[in-house]
This record gives sequence, C-alpha cells and structure tokens, in this order.
Amino acid sequence: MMRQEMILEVGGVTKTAGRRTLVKELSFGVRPGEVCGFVGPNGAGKTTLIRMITGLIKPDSGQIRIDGVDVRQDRIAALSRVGAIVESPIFFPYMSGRGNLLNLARLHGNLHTSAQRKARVEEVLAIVDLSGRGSDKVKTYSLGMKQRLGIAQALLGSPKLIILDEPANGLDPMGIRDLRNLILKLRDEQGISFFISSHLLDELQRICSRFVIIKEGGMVWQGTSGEWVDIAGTRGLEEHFVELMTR
Ligand SMILES: Nc1ncnc2c1ncn2[C@@H]1O[C@H](COP(=O)(O)OP(=O)(O)OP(=O)(O)O)[C@@H](O)[C@H]1O
Repeated sequence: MMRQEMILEVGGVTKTAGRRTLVKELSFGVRPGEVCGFVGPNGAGKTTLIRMITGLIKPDSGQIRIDGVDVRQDRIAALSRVGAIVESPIFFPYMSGRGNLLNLARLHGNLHTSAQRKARVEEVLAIVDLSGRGSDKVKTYSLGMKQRLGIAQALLGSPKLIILDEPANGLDPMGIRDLRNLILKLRDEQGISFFISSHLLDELQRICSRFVIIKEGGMVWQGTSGEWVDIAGTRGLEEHFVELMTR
C-alpha cells in the first residue's frame, strides 16, 4: 500500500564506477505534492542518483519507482510521469522559445497532432510566463528565462514529478524568486511533486517540505523540514548541515 502513495520511491540503490562507490544503498520516498530538497556537498553523488532516476544510467542494485512504475522494468512508462532538467537545458539559440518547444513536443507520445502540440506549447508558455517572449530567439533570453523555458519543456508531457538539478545555479535574486514562485504555483495548482538538488539551503527551506541529505554517496539524514528545523534548533540549517558533513 505504501508504494502507491509515493510518487518517487528509491529503494536500496547502489552505483559503483570501477572500485568507487558513487551511491550507497540509498532509500527514501517522495509523496505526491511534496517538494523534496536533495542536498550534499560537491561530489556527494546527487547528479549520479538523479541520472539513475531519469534512466540515463542504471543502478547496480536497488529499485527506483516513479508513480509506482519501476524505471528499469518499464522505463518509458515511468519516465512519462517525470519531467526532468538534469543539466542546464539546451535549446537551439537561433530558434524561438516557442519553436524549440514545438520541436520538443514531437517527442511526447501524448501529443499526437500538430494542433495538440501547438495548444500544449501555448499552455506551458503561459504557465511559465513566457507567452509574451515566445517568438523571440532563445539567445536573447536571460538565464532565468532559459530556466523557465526548461520547466516549460518539462511540463509538455504533463508530469506528476519534476526533477531539477541545481536549478538556481547562476540565477540572480529575481530569477530565484521567479523560479520559487513557479515551483510553488505548480505544486499548489497542479499537485506536481518536485525533487530538487541545490546547495542553497535557505532557498530550499522556503519551498521544501522534505529533505534528503547525503554524503559520499550515503544517506546522512532524511525527514520533513519541520523535523530538520527542530533538530537544527538555534544553530540553523546551515550550521547543522556543516556539522553533519564533518562528523
Ligand atoms: N562514471 C564515473 N566514474 C568515476 N567517477 C565518477 C563517475 N561519475 C561520477 N563520478 C564521481 O562521483 C562523485 C559523485 O559525482 P556527482 O556528480 O554525482 O556529485 P554531486 O553530488 O552531483 O556533486 P556536485 O554538487 O558537485 O554537483 C564525484 O566525485 C565524481 O567525480
């Protein structure tokens, strides 16, 4: 029964590269409508786990389920439930934002006709507040606009879970605020869950209801934001995080 209640379930996942263990027996779950922060120092294995969740690489052992579907057993069905921006989204710079999305919409099995693709592209452009700039070339976009276009791309297939790897990297405070508001809007209005890796603890604290903390590929702590705030106490999350990393 528990399984059905999780939008993302990672069970005992391990990944090695040669003799190095990059991810060690990681287990956790993200519930529908939750925004989960994924934190750990540089090289902890965050991108490696995200690449396994999105099916880019295979775990050596363990299971990953998205909305109840095993990523290894039925990769296409599992991934149809997830929109992911793993590395900074790459768009054709001389094509418009709308043109890029129309192109990418062809990859989605749920958008069969050109009319369906056009309609969905306009919807997602509106959601990320880019309708007014949709006809401009991507090379004229700010980094924040490119990130929002990346989220628009992730939304094309109407996912239940969106995975963002370091989404705030390089964004200015306004870009970070716009991204935060967009994430919260998608959670509240569409019930989309998020799994977000970031080093910006203060920013994550504003949007996350759950945290997964790893170090050297292994779990250090996981729980709700409220639990973490309680444990950290007057030290605050940052100080407590540093303590977790150095003990
Ligand atoms: N194929 C590979 N072979 C050997 N080592 C690898 C391989 N892929 C990643 N690594 C190493 O595994 C470790 C974890 O990398 P990963 O990119 O997952 O960390 P991260 O937590 O995302 O770090 P950051 O916060 O810097 O983005 C790093 O030390 C990296 O150099």
